[in-house]
Amino acid sequence: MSRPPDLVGDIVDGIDALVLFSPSGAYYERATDLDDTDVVVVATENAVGADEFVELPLEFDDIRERIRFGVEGALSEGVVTDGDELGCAAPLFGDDIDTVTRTRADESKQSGVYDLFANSRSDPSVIRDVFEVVIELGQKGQKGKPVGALFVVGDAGKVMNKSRPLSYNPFEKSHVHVGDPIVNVMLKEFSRLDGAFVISDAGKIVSAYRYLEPGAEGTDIPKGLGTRHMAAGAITRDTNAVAIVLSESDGLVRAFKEGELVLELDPEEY
Ligand SMILES: Nc1ncnc2c1ncn2[C@@H]1O[C@H](COP(=O)(O)OP(=O)(O)OP(=O)(O)O)[C@@H](O)[C@H]1O
Ligand SMILES: [Mn+2]
Repeated sequence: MSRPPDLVGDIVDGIDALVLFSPSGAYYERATDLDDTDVVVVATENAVGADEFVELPLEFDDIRERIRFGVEGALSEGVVTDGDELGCAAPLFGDDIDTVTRTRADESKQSGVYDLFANSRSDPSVIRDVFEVVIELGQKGQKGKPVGALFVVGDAGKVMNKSRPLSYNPFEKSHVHVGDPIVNVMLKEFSRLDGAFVISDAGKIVSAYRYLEPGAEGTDIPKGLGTRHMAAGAITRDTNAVAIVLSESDGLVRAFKEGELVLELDPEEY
């Protein structure tokens, strides 16, 4: 059997830690037999019982997003250190690990995507459930037509104080939660009309059709985005909510926290 050329082996030469994305048990076992290399597992669940584990709240079908999330998670959880050289091994084309890349854990280059899930007021599963609705809405649109939507998640009392109703609130007396399949159908139906959905820390749908009136001062959103995105960014500066937005014009999903754009993804890749 021939050995891989040094040129390829150089990719992981001298790394401080090996970050495995959704490894099989056998793969993980072999990795932990390596001397001098820390092994970190990143996956939706810790099926291999890894000591150093970072939970993925979403599959992140875009591999760059997935690796970014894993590395930021590993840094935030203190399982790797700023400046560490990391070898990342992940499945790209199939279910088994087939791709190796190298990156450096860099505190100063964090996008904030891990922080969005792990350190928001609301439960990570609530944020994940909202992403799922928004991604599905982005894929299918409303009766095949592109649709926009804005979800403000967490710190709902304060968000309600900084907004006003555009229409009657269909969720006024209901106690329904995002993630419930029937509620997700309702959310998609109501997204035809203007305004934002407000969701509590625990995932309760507090209101639809809210017009947000945050102070936009100091909100720095990328050029070319309009009032929906401006309102989304600004409300997360004024409150401890996060905002998840589907753009009607470019079809992308964006998330804002503390006034900053922290994640941008294309629903078609999911
Ligand atoms: N302050 C606000 N609060 C809630 N919803 C808003 C607010 N401002 C705008 N919207 C919603 O965003 C919709 C689109 O507005 P606009 O085109 O300016 O935003 P945008 O950022 O360009 O979004 P898109 O990319 O979807 O076009 C409006 O029709 C309205 O439903
Ligand atoms: Mn627009």
